[in-house]
Amino acid sequence: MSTMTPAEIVSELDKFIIGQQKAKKAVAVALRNRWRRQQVAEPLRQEITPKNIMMIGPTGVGKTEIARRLAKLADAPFIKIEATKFTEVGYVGRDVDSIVRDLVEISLKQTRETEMRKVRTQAQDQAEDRILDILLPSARPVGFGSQASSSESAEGSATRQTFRKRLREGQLDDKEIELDVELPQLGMDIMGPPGMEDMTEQIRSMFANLGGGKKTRRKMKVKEALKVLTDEEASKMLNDEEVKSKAVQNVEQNGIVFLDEIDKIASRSGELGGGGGEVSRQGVQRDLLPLVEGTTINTRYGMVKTDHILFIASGAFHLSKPSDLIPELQGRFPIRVELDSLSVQDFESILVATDASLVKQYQALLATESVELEFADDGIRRMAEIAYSVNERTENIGARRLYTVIEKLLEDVSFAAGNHAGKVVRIDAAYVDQALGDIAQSEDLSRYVL
Ligand SMILES: Nc1ncnc2c1ncn2[C@@H]1O[C@H](COP(=O)(O)OP(=O)(O)OP(=O)(O)O)[C@@H](O)[C@H]1O
Repeated sequence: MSTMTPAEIVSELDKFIIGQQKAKKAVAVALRNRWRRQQVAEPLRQEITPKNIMMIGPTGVGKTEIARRLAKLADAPFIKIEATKFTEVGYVGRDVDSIVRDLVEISLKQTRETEMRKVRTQAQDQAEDRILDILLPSARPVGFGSQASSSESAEGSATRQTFRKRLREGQLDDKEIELDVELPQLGMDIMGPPGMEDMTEQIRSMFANLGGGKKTRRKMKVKEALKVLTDEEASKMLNDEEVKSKAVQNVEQNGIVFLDEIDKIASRSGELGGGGGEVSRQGVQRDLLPLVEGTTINTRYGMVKTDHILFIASGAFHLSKPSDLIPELQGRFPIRVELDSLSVQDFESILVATDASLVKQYQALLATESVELEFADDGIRRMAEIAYSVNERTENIGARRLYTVIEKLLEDVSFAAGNHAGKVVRIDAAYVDQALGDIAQSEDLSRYVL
């Protein structure tokens, strides 16, 4: 569990998200409250439920990004779900409980990776041993029941030492060897009939147990073999039951569910009740309520209590208001934060100032082909202005517009990077105007191209 203070959390989020201080503060407090709750003694601890958050703001201004980065900081299992998914016409089958089931799957993968990292060094040693056994069948270390004489074994172990050194130095990387590797587990998903999720889960777990543990002989280079065998050895060292129970616990104590488009399942202001859509939207709210209030869901890995999962709902609320949600659900999202629309200046910062900004990404990509991209300040400004004005004139998709703008701008350089190798490509306002000016001027063109 993260022990960061709210100020530390906000400063971490600042590295990736421009502005939106109110939302950052709200999620930072929510995360800190989880830690605080853990410090409270039982039975009071059980009584403290998360203060779920509702983020209100237009599309593409960083709502999902804030939640996702928060989850990453806290190493928390995270899932994003569109609430409208459950209202789609003809949508039968997967119920809202599947949100929790999917979250547990995500948590399992995450927990497994964390646990694998812990045993990695030990697993690497074992993998090396297995490769040395293949490379030097006669120099196997003297083990239980071995008949080798002591002089033979001394000689063998010296050779083994030499080979181990060469292996570690990468000298044997390209040598081909043949080895037995475990077949991966069957990766199929089983769709069950609607309303029979529990039975489907049982069938899935029956199949999940098939196929594992079988071996097949494969040829590969030592370098790849080391990787495959390290994974195999690491996974042998893990206790599956322990991993499962940790994964479930992680969901219960740390899980974050991001419910997007919550506004679209609210009643539309002004719409007279009784329509089919209305019924279905209210139905989804009623279905979601127990999850948010706290219930127990049966999953493949055991029962999961949702009481302490943090829910972050998000929506633009253009056509409806939070007060159009059913009262019980409103009460479960007591923290409301509004996110601001992004300005030209924000766009400029998003392009250059974040840790993994778009500009840095493109510079790194093209540097691999010895092309140096240099962005002048006026070039950045012009890109931001174009993105902003296209958003205003066509559809406002927020910072997502920057992706299409920069992609189009660098289309030619990206395509012919080979011709620019060793050169500096300077992107200034004139360059941007020349590449994008015509498109940005024409509403029709920008609709299709940007
Ligand atoms: N304030 C911001 N700072 C940095 N990057 C941002 C910001 N706002 C948006 N972005 C970038 O734009 C993209 C879209 O943002 P995000 O997914 O957070 O949108 P959203 O507000 O959740 O909208 P929607 O509700 O439509 O999903 C992301 O890749 C994100 O990195």
